Amino acid sequence: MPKGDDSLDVRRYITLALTALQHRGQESAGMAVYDDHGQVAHRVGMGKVREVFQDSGTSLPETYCGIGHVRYSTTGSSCVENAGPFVVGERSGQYDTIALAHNGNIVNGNTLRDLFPKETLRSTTESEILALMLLYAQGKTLRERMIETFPALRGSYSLVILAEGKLYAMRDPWGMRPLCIGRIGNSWIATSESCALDRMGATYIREVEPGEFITFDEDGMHSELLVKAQKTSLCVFEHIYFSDATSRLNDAYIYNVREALGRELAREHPVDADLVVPVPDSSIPAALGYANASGIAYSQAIIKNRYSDRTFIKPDQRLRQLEVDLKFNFVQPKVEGKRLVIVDDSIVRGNTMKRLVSALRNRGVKEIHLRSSAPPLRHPCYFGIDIPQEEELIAAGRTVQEVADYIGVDSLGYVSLSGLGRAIQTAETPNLHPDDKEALAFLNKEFCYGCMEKQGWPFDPIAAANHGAQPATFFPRDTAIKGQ
Ligand SMILES: O=P(O)(O)OC[C@H]1O[C@H](OP(=O)(O)OP(=O)(O)O)[C@H](O)[C@@H]1O
Ligand SMILES: NC(=O)CC[C@H](N)C(=O)O
Ligand code: SF4
Ligand SMILES: [Mg+2]
Repeated sequence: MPKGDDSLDVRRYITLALTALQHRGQESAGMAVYDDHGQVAHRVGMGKVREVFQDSGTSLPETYCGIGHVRYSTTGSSCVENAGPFVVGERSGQYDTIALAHNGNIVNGNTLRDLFPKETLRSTTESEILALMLLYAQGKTLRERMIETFPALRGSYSLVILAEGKLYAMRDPWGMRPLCIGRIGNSWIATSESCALDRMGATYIREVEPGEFITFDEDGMHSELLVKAQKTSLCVFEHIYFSDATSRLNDAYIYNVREALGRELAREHPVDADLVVPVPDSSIPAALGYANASGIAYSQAIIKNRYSDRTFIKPDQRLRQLEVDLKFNFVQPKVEGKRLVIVDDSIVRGNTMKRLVSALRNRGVKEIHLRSSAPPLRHPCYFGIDIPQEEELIAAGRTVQEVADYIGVDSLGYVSLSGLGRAIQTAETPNLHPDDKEALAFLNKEFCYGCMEKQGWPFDPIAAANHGAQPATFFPRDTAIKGQ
């Protein structure tokens, strides 16, 4: 989302950035830009960035500033009406148009939905509700409207917004979803992950702080800390699985964290075996870490079909299972008669493991020792990752041995919570040697890990779901509805 440099074709840069972020959402892609007159033009479509923006966005007007979004649905179904960015207020006249791209999940979205008459809503996402709240809040500037809006919000939101001819970025008070800033020439960029900056040839500057509100205009970047929660709660699953291995979060590179997780796993759950094998893609650095620490040879005995998608972020169970079936192939001599340590970053519904274990058994594997670089996932996520209700979670209500028996492996080991904390802490500061207590305290101070242990949530999401807002704060209802 560059701004301020005429030599850049912003539309092409946004397309590049969205391609780099494709692993965060595969369902739809969209872009919104200012045209010559300061009006917002936008286009969204179902599918991958390559499919939606075959023309690199050049059917949209040339522009100095724009935003883009790839969607992984966590609220509302996977359909074009729910594709971001959301543009609201185009027809209002008395309100500025707002275009908003949202990563996260507003826990009380359904309660806030009641602020708006059904017929005024075009989608079933809370991202649209958020855009409408900003549109109708009473303040004159977007900054004032944000100050009125955010106290009503419970949940995760990393936002980029077009309004008043400017670009804005904001991160929720807990910093649950990532958002960082970069520069290219005289232009500024705010993006979910630094891998998008790399793809654009931009320089990483820093993270947007939790609760920070940033304005980018012709005078540059202006930052303001609007709010700060008692503690930070960055989603630890970003480190484990969600983010790209080349990205950095604060001072830690994701790749290094995953490698350190593999070393922790080797220390906590050693085993005699012939080969260490990753479940591609996301667990590759962890498997390398395990192999290096254990001295067992590393092998890519399981090969991912290069055209297959991420399976976990597919919107329904049938699609997830179909994709797993298409995803893997095997190098027979590396499997047959071998004792394998299979490393995956996480075991959620068990779709991947159930299919993989039976495929490996069919190919004559001797022993399967499964190692997970996430601790057992026993609770749902309400904050933007589709970790479902407990009934669907393979580790919920089962002991580790019961999970091992259920999946059909010879042994199973999960990294501990303290091992997880230590892996991140030592990737950030390599000369630290935190003990278990210090590593747990670090995890608890900096991260959300609520899907692993309920006390890891920043607040109780079930209670927060009912948190409401004063309708009067957001709009004089009659005017707003007429306007829209
Ligand atoms: O237990 P499950 O419900 O199957 O979910 C966990 C699996 O899904 C993810 O991989 P995914 O295929 O999404 O992407 P990847 O190629 O980046 O590893 C994750 O890395 C695990 O392999
Ligand atoms: N992955 C996301 O950030 C999803 C945003 C929003 N909750 C949606 O479902 O569209
Ligand atoms: S509950 Fe788990 S997946 Fe959800 S935000 Fe917290 S750590 Fe991330
Ligand atoms: Mg995987």
